[in-house]
Amino acid sequence: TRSTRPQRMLKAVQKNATKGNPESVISAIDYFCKHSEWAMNVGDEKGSILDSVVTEVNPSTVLELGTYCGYSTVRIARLLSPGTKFITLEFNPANVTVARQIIAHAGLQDKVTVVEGSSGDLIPQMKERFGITTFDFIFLDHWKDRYLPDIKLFEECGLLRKGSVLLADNVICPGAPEYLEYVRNSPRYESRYYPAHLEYTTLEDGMEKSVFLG
Ligand SMILES: O=c1[nH]cnc2c(O)cc(-c3ccc(F)cc3)cc12
Ligand SMILES: [Mg+2]
Repeated sequence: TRSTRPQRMLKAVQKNATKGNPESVISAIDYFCKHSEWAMNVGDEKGSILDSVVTEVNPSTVLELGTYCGYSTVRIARLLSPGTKFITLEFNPANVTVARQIIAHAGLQDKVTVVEGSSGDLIPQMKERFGITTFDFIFLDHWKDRYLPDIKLFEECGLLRKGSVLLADNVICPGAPEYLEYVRNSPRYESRYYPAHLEYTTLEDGMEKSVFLG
């Protein structure tokens, strides 16, 4: 039967990237998406914004919503200090299988835990299952309609502390208008928009960085 796009992406990584070299895995995926098949990785332009925010925050605890094939997982994990607790959630089991192999090809399998399930089910389990108190950095890159309910879930579950940073992909394309309205109008967040483009295209997109004020 026909392979899937994530499976073809994995093959491209295994063929073109050097094992244990995260930069080569990132480059191989970007090359595949630019020259073979578009895929919804955060990409190199928005990926650089992600890199700069992760570096600035230098988090001890990280949560990613939406692993997909592990591209942003590799981008984040390669920047983390030893001992950082990094969890990534993915709803689609086939994506989990591909992501784990791409993360392993980068040699970063010991830096991150890939958990299969829905964010709505798993976020309330973070404290008990993973010994998390609060998250220093959260990357929202799953499904636009879950951004708002999930940020409210973080608040309700006491998973944010003064200074926690949330970075959301795709706030323009596909768009998360209700999330933007919430974080930009809530007195509990300081929000800033980073203009960019939809990965591997010239279409407008951007990322919203929101700091929880407690
Ligand atoms: O569903 C998405 N989850 C996470 N990130 C995404 C992402 O970066 C882009 C898109 C996307 C954007 C335009 C389009 F025509 C088709 C899909 C979807 C997701
Ligand atoms: Mg995205």
